[in-house]
Amino acid sequence: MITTHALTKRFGRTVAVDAVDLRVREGDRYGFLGPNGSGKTTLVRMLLGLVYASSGEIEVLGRPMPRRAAEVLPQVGALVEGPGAYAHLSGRRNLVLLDAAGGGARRSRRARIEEALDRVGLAAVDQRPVKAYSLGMRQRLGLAAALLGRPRLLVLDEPTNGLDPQGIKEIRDLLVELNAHGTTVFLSSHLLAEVEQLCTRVGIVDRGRLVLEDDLAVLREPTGRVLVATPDVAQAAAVLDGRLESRAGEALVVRHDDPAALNARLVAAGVRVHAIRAERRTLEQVVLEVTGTGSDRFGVPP
Ligand SMILES: Nc1ncnc2c1ncn2[C@@H]1O[C@H](COP(=O)(O)OP(=O)(O)OP(=O)(O)O)[C@@H](O)[C@H]1O
Repeated sequence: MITTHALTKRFGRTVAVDAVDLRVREGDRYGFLGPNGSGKTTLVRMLLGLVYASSGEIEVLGRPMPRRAAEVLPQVGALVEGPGAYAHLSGRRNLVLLDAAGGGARRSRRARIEEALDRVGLAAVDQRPVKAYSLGMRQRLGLAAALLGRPRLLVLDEPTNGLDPQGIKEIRDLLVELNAHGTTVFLSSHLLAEVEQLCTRVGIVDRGRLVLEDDLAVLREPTGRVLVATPDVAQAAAVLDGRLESRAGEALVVRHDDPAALNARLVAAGVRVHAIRAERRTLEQVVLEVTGTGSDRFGVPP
């Protein structure tokens, strides 16, 4: 759906995007994750033909961008940095103008607009002008605009900016639902938790470079260690016979890849097991490993 090769953008001496090879497949919910200033917005703008690359190649929906933008963009819904809207007009009126500009069939326009407003939770919105909207409402309106053409691909730059936790959850549910019906979702975010909860694939960008790209399921595969909680620590250590990696109070870390078998062995030896599970890395740990810097550079959700 999206492929880039050695994609680079320089602003004077600043290399905002540095030789990025991106691969977004059909059906992905792809999280492009990086701290503020790491080049996410610049990359998203290049994908959409809003900014020219300094060098490198881009394909969106199998076609080179920006050369084939006229064919590609009608199939892409985009929400980039602060949705633009005419502030003195209502949300509906804005969508009418956008839909007309996008060449949507006139007869079905009203239905299309009501469906888009409904999807983003703005169905009950009245005639108030957009300038009276909260930031969250504007963000939803931007998303409704992105959905008007029933796109195959959604490209969203920080789509939950300005939304409260309930609003964030609604947008997440909506994106999962659209994805289940075949829409590929590419979103940029500086929020670890947002990407971890929503995405199936993640690209981590640090100072313009893509430092890791993989499926979340792969990144979160069991580490080969099992976490055990037991009050019978000494007894457990004897049974575990050199496999005990560390302990803190009643929490043990054991080198083992089968929690069920380990549990059976401990219980058979009379060790009480209060909890047991395979260890998996969190996305935060993955980010720490590949960026080598504190995850405090990444935002935490409100
Ligand atoms: N038009 C521009 N002129 C000069 N420098 C720019 C321009 N746009 C972006 N930059 C620089 O490029 C780098 C990447 O910026 P970009 O906005 O793409 O990052 P970002 O990850 O989207 O951050 P944020 O989430 O804060 O928007 C920054 O150092 C920024 O200052």
